Amino acid sequence: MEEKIRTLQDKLNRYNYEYHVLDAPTVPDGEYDKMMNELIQLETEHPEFKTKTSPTVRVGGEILKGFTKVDHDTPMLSLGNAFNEGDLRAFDKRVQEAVGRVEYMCELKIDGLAVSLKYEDGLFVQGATRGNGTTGENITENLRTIKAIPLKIDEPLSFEVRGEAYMPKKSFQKLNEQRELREEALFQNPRNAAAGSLRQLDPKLAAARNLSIFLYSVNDLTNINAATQSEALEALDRHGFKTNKERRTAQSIDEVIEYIDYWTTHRTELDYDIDGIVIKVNDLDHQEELGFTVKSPRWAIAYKFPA
Ligand SMILES: COc1nc2nc(N)nc(N)c2nc1C
Repeated sequence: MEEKIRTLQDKLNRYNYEYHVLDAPTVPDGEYDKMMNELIQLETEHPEFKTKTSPTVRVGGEILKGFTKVDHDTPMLSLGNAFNEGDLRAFDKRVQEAVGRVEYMCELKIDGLAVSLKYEDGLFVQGATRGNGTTGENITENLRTIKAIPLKIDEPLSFEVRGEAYMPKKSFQKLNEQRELREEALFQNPRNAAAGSLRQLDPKLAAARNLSIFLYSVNDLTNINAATQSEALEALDRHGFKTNKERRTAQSIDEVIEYIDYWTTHRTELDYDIDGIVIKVNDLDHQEELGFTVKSPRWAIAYKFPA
């Protein structure tokens, strides 16, 4: 019986990965639902085989009394902002003065909630909000319900990944339609809806909100041995994390500006909100050389779209 349950758990975790990370399901929803119901039934009959990495945790567990606090191993910093071409060229000038010509990595800035995910020996063990940058709230149980977050990864690695949890536009529209029918206050935008969903105490509610996530950094590069942000993101992909595919390297600030111009007009075609573009020096040694100000990396800047 244990074998049957373990096989179902692994299969359904795989199906979640294909559907929510690769956006390429290999089984029809009906078959997935049937297998999930079978697993829920079997785990109810044999609770000794229900583990923290079983896909049945995605439906959410007990209501929490409150959130405990989490001190981040390294501060979750904010990004310096750029609002126009002049700001971008000034950033490029500062970078070049310090480390010479560099390659940039351009990433969409998802309008969601910054979160940190900790893995120990390959298991998802803790998730937290950014909070004040030093201390956040432990929202592990809510994050466990996000199907794009792997509950266990392919190797027994221990590291922390950071990214942006968000609510797809379609889920936001559906949620507000439901709230309208129930004459409840509407969420102003997907960002507030995602933050609201993750910062309430009932994981079953979070599970019902169809949240997703894009990861953009990993803190223990020794496990990942990446030399650039590009390679770090490719390593995240390999380990089963969802990263944003619209990222592009740029050989000059002019190419960065072209990328920004493109997304300024095309962002409405995305099925999630973005509030800007994050530009990073791609080479990690250059990032090291540039370092940080008291609150932001010197090797990155966030171009913000006009509100
Ligand atoms: C290196 O620090 C960061 N990198 C980021 N990257 C993306 N794509 N989006 C963000 N919001 C973001 N935020 C921070 C603080």
